[in-house]
Amino acid sequence: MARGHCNWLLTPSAMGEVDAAAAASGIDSYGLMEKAGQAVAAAVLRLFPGAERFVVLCGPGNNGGDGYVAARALHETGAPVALFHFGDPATLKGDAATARSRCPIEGAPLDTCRPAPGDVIVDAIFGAGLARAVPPAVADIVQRVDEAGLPVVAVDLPSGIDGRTGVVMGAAFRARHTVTFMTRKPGHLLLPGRMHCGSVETFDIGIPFRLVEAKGERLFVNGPEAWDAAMPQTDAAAHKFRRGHLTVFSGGAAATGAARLAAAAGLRAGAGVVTVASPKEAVAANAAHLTAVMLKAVETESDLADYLHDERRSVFVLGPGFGVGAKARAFVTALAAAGRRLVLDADGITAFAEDPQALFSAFADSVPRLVLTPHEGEFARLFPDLAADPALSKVDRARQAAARANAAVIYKGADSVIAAPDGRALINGNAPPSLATAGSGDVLAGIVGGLLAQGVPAFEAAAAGVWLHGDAAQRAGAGLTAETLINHIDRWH
Ligand SMILES: NC(=O)C1=CN([C@@H]2O[C@H](COP(=O)(O)OP(=O)(O)OC[C@H]3O[C@@H](n4cnc5c(N)ncnc54)[C@H](O)[C@@H]3O)[C@@H](O)[C@H]2O)[C@@H](O)CC1
Ligand SMILES: [K+]
Repeated sequence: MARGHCNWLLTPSAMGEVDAAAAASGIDSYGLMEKAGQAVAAAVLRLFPGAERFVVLCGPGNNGGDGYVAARALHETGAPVALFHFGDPATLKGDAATARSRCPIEGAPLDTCRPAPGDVIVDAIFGAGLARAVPPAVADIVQRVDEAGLPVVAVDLPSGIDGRTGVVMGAAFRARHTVTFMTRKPGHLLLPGRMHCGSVETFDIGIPFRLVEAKGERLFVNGPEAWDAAMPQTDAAAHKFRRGHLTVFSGGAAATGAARLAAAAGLRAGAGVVTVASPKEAVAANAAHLTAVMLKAVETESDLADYLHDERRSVFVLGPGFGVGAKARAFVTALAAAGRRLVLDADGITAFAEDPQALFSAFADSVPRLVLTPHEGEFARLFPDLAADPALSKVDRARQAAARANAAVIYKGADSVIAAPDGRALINGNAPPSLATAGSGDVLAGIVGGLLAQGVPAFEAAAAGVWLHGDAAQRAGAGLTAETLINHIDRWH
């Protein structure tokens, strides 16, 4: 794999187009299948040298073709191999038919397969071409292999996982390892697909990368390649206001902690100045806990108008602990009208559930300066039609939401998707499960605010924020709390 390409993602249909383009350019398509199957055999032997039997399950398309190559390659090493086919192998076409004709092992129908202890399963039933829920015979073998607890190595994708959406189509193998080709597919990262893949290996079968790039869909795994160039450069002499001013709105006296978490995270992420803007009744509670972060009473819309007279107060986080209601809507509208940049999180999102269009209109007419950070429930409040459409993947949903809101959208979860109004999208993969803890979302909103304050554009700030959040969580370890998470946020560069 060429350097810098390992974060590329292609949907199965785009990969199919790449395949076709490779064949059209004169590349021998059977040669690609041969390399794919050989790579699978090599992975299986490397991971399970002590297997008593390799059980190769072959489907009716080219995924099955890879399986026939792998079965032959395993057999040629002298290993015991059993082969089972789904569908009538006599109806195989093209490269898959060639692969079968070169495989010396007599296969048997899938429903006669009886997995036994010591078996290692090679799953080559369906890959990129899975088009609907798996048939009963496949659901049945998935269940039997699962119950027997046997290790599975999946070819391209675990059969039953939709490579575009990550959705389980009826039933799907839980692989220990998956060997895919050229690039990963969204279903390797999106849940629940990711949980079915085990470790994922991307093998270069020799398609020139320019053909992959030509079919690229502006979809990548989130990582520094996606946003490094937009990040602030460290300059020890930089005046603190040049590193930007972030303001985080606090909730009332009983709900101040969330804003302080966001503020502290924004400071760690490199904002020059951070202020908590607090209702009067909560000033004392906030004052008791803030040191490096400044504090200012901002109670009413008129207070906010006064506060906005200082143009340096350019970036805001509104939502954590703020409360859902007319005040949130009025503040957001005022910030939008004043040309400010905003991370809208939690209660700030829910406040617009009755009239999302009011939010979208307020930020419609500019370079994106809104970052929305919905989890699944909040996403459904702002974008009910997108959330309810079963044909859309999480990437599709985030992209359409970003375009509608003219915002960078962080559609949160263990598989957070970050999308821009212009169609760029990233799937995040570095968040450990420990990150699902109280206050974690407040910290994320603060990091993104801190990056916006330093002049990072909305999409890059959102993407870098999600990645730095996951990175901090990895270093904070299993018992992390929102407070310890903040202490592990690294300034970039
Ligand atoms: N560049 C690449 O990525 C390459 C891909 N290859 C392999 O080719 C695969 C894609 O091949 P195909 O497009 O033939 O797709 P698949 O082999 O994944 O499946 C397609 C076949 O399954 C049938 N099918 C789909 N869903 C079904 C369901 N629910 N129940 C019953 N039948 C169903 C279809 O009618 C078709 O016959 C990849 O996953 C990969 O393993 C390799 O051969 C090498 C080159
Ligand atoms: K498969």
